[in-house]
Amino acid sequence: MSKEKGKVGAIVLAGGHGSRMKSKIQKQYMFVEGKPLICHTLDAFERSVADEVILVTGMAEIAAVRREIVEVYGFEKVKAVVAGGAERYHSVYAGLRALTGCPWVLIHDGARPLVTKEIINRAAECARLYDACAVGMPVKDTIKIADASGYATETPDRRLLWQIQTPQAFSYDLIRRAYDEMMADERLQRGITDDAMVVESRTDRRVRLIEGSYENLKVTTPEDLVLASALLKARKERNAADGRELS
Ligand SMILES: Nc1ccn([C@@H]2O[C@H](COP(=O)(O)OP(=O)(O)OP(=O)(O)O)[C@@H](O)[C@H]2O)c(=O)n1
Ligand SMILES: C[C@](O)(CO)[C@H](O)COP(=O)(O)O
Repeated sequence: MSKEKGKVGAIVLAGGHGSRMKSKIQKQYMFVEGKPLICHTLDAFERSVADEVILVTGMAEIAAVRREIVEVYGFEKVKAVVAGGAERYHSVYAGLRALTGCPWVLIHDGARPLVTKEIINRAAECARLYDACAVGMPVKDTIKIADASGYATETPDRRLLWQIQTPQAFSYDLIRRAYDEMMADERLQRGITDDAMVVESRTDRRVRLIEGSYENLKVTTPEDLVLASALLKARKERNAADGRELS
């Protein structure tokens, strides 16, 4: 089969500690709209073009996640639950090493439960066209660069600024090569906050940006949980009124 038509793998990250959420239960396992937050995320991947999913969690949670998330909620596309690492990029790398036979890969924060199958499918399509793609939205606020003392030093042109989300989608060979190079040298890992940055810094490929949705927020701090619950509820009600399935 040609690479263009080959399988799409997804790495869903749920290996973080959620320190900014300041809760006893890790945010990805907190109940939101009737089920653990991570289940909303996995639901979208089950309905999407992704052929298989590698779920990355903390080492200590692997058995419970297999039993209480994958089996109980019947996620058929989840092919493996693997242990992540200390930083997000360690977890992505664990996912990349576990994924085989997929020339295309989607990388997604489990903590973005409002992702839809449409966004996932568009990201995968974009990767097939451009090899590297990140979902985001144009920023709505004015952004300032500040110095260490808290004084504004610059106001970048807002028309050029995007807030970046996930999924981010890539040719497997490209992202794997970029990660292999970065993981071989700790100095190259400093300041890495997304996967597009790894491609930008380690290859000469450009990352194509496409619009996701302002709803596709990352649940990071307690107020995000309130917003995510309200948005998931509203979506459920909208879909029920339209007689549609969730997207
Ligand atoms: N070592 C890590 C760190 C993060 N993540 C995952 O990457 C996503 C984005 O990270 P973030 O929201 O910042 O999660 P946490 O690292 O859990 O949060 P915090 O930074 O507040 O501790 C989340 O789905 C998180 O579970 C991961 O798999 N492994
Ligand atoms: C990848 C990401 O979601 C893009 O916005 C984000 O950078 C991850 O954030 P983290 O807090 O550094 O894990």
